[in-house]
Amino acid sequence: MVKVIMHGCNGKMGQVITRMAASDPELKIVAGVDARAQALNDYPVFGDISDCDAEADVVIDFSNAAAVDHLLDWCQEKQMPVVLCTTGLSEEQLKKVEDAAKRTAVLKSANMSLGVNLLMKLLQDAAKVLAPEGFDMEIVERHHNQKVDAPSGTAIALADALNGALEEDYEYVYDRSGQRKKRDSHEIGISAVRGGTIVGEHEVIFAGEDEVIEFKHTAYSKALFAKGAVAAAKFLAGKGPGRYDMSDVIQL
Ligand SMILES: NC(=O)C1=CN([C@@H]2O[C@H](COP(=O)(O)OP(=O)(O)OC[C@H]3O[C@@H](n4cnc5c(N)ncnc54)[C@H](O)[C@@H]3O)[C@@H](O)[C@H]2O)C=CC1
Ligand SMILES: O=C(O)C1=N[C@H](C(=O)O)C[C@H](O)C1
Repeated sequence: MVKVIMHGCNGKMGQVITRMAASDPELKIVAGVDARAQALNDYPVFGDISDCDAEADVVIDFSNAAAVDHLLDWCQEKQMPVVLCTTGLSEEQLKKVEDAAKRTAVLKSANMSLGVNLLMKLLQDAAKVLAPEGFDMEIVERHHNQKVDAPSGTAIALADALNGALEEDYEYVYDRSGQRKKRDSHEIGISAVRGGTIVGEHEVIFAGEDEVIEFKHTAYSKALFAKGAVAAAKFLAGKGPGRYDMSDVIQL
């Protein structure tokens, strides 16, 4: 039985995972942490991770970028493995993730779904063929109107996957409104759409001369992220210090 602290337990993802865990005999949420006090759960909830005295094997985090520094400090100090799913982290915070992984197990992934993690692999093959042939690469992501970070962590991870497969470095361009010049060939455009209850869509467009190839992932519910996070928590429990990602959990 894997014992979990759910960080951000009263949020949208925290509640989907709470419901999923209730019918999983291999995993139990022993405590939750949330800045918002709400009696939603049948486990104890703390306002701050420092007050949490539950005995646990792993933390699952779906909270807010502003909460991540404190969480990483606590996980390092307790040598508590952490599945870090919160997006919108700054460069400084990304460095802190690497530092924390020297003292405890950290699995960070902007998208816990099988589909997006497979897509990253497929895109690398496509980019290796298409970018040297002059195809322009653009990413469009769409999310619900409650999302606070833009572009999505997944869009950045997809761009990083493209960049990582290519010989030369590509610059990310988020906004062309202030520009009066043609697109540079060595850029990856990233655009964000926000509206309604869209769970999450990511489109990667390779636009060449007289032909366009598009890859698209659509999430129809948040359950697919929860399923990935639960699998990641089971994988990470008991692991030593190190930096892990979903490719360690999912066979691709
Ligand atoms: N990696 C992935 O597959 C996915 C990542 N996400 C990311 O997860 C994060 C949360 O998403 P949602 O659940 O939709 O957001 P949400 O806003 O519904 O929930 C976040 C929860 O965190 C709580 N929180 C804020 N500050 C806190 C603190 N200092 N300590 C503890 N709890 C705190 C809030 O009170 C709230 O209940 C976002 O960054 C989102 O982008 C969301 C879905 C999938
Ligand atoms: O905030 C969300 O909802 C999501 N956030 C993640 C991201 O920023 O990539 C993953 C998913 O698309 C849903």
